[in-house]
Amino acid sequence: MTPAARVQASIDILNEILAGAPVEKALTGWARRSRFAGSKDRAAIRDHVFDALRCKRSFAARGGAETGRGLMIGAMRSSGQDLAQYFSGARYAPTSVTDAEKDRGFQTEAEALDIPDWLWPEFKASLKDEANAAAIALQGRAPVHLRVNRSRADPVEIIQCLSDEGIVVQPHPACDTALEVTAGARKISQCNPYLEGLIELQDAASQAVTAALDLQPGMRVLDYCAGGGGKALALAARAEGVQVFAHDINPGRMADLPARAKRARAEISLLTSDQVSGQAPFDIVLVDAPCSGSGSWRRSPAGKWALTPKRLLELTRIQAMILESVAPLTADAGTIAYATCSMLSVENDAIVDSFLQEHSDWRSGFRKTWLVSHGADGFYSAHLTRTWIRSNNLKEFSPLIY
Ligand SMILES: C[S@@+](CC[C@H](N)C(=O)[O-])C[C@H]1O[C@@H](n2cnc3c(N)ncnc32)[C@H](O)[C@@H]1O
Repeated sequence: MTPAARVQASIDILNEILAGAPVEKALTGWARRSRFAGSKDRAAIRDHVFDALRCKRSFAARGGAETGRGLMIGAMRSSGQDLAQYFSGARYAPTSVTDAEKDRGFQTEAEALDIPDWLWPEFKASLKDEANAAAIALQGRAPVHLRVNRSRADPVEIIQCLSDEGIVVQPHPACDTALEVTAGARKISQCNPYLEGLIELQDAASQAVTAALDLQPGMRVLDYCAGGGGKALALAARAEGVQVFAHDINPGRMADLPARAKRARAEISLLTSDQVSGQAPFDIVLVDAPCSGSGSWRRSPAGKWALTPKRLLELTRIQAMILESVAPLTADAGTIAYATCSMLSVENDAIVDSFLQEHSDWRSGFRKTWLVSHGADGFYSAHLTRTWIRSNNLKEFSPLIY
């Protein structure tokens, strides 16, 4: 396909998405109908579509309309490309740009930064001096990060093995298991270290959330919102003699976890909601809570535009409710590690502070926000520890002496 034909294909796919089709469905549907397209065409079109979705507001302003065509005109103008080269009217290319398709400029700061107007005050209040940098980071592509399975591999050796297969990586400062891929990312799923379970695709900040936990042999650790199990696998790879359990309210989300654990040679026990309390207490309960995903909107840009004030409020209620339900599962002097892939205070410190206000027998220690403008996804984590231990009579409580 010519570069211009790829732009036309992106316009068609974006129109489907703007009409309500899920992003992946629109992309795979187009690929199925377009057998002539090669893998490079599909990758280039995917990049166009995701770039346009990340910058939907600003591209629409610069392209004169919130349509597939408007977004692609805005994309070309924003990156300083020669519009006539793509919008040429040649066979399979989009028709020439008309005088009506003007760059109308930005009306608000939020529009220029691709954040919904209603969210911008909350975003600024949460991120303060970093708000603009974080919004700009969310307009760009996410880096590709790998986690080295340190129970089986050494990062220095992995860097060499990957290099032998044409994949260039460098250590990431977020934690000692994290590598950033700088070339050859598309080869990862077929390379030997990946097939042998020595590396996993995982964002560096997501790795740092589990790396911040003080795991000791003999501990029982529950990943309560395990989803695909990325964090459960990272926990299992970190310390020998730690028993890792995984639970999700939607067990279907953990469907791939047994195969991933087998590949990593990790032992993870899957628990249904009915089984969790029977296995309690746990020394650490990791709550990687459902959230707005504001820290990972580069990867899932549709989420940025789908979020509403009502949904954000609903999410904060779910987060608070999940913290309530895991407190009784945690051992005396055990830890709840609350985490979100969000940078919004309402989903982070506000949830933790409100839990602490309601539960005088808990206190918080470690708290950290990873910002998307610092080279990984945006993340938050806080460790909550019970400060009272139950005596033999479960109704009596006695303070833990520090
Ligand atoms: C942010 S995702 C987890 C991602 C996962 N930890 C990872 O690293 O790949 C949140 C998960 O929480 C689950 N969830 C939502 N409400 C829940 C609840 N009340 N109890 C347990 N899990 C819940 C969702 O099904 C979803 O899989």
